[in-house]
Amino acid sequence: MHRVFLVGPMGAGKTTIGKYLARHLGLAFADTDAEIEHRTGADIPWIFDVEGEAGFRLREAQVVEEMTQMDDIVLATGGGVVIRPENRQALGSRGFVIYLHATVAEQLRRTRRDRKRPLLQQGNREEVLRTLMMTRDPLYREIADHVIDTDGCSPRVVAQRLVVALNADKQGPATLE
Ligand SMILES: Nc1ncnc2c1ncn2[C@@H]1O[C@H](COP(=O)(O)OP(=O)(O)O)[C@@H](O)[C@H]1O
Ligand SMILES: O=C(O)C1=C[C@@H](OP(=O)(O)O)[C@@H](O)[C@H](O)C1
Ligand SMILES: [Mg+2]
Repeated sequence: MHRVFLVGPMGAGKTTIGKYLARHLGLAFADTDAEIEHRTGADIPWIFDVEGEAGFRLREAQVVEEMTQMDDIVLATGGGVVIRPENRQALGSRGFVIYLHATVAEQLRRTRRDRKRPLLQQGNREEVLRTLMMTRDPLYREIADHVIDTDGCSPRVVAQRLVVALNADKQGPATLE
């Protein structure tokens, strides 16, 4: 049984790299944000507008509780998934957690034209990303089995390096089996 969970900040490439990684590993791919949208029948900006961030986090926790129990899957999460202790507990104890890291400068470049991430639609985006990174980076590291820097690497290269790291890491195959 294989479970790989991708965590990290907005623009780290969790959704993009997750698809490549799943294909390389021959696993299914899922994304908590896509699942939340599917279940709600509305997109994330709508959920934030109508229910606030609190409503979104409640939906996210429900999806995490269920999806971290699925087998043979690469699961991409949203950047704020680590805020809730119960999410960290579920992710950290049920699968192999990869922290996809990107610097704030790189996150800014990759999310420049984005209109779908409510937290980046107001105020100074760089300031928002910097503050989120400060509070969340220790939480990503707390549950990560492996950390990889994505700056300057294409999604395909990051995914290939992850496959190598998972195979080389003594913890990897054991945890993945
Ligand atoms: N390693 C990378 N190099 C360059 N661009 C990337 C990389 N990973 C993701 N991107 C781009 O950055 C944007 C955000 O990627 P996404 O996968 O949605 O990140 P996340 O799910 O972590 O927020 C997308 O436009 C994607 O094509
Ligand atoms: O960092 C966050 O709090 C969020 C990240 C987003 O996902 P990505 O990290 O995939 O962009 C999405 O879950 C929502 O907009 C909130
Ligand atoms: Mg994503």
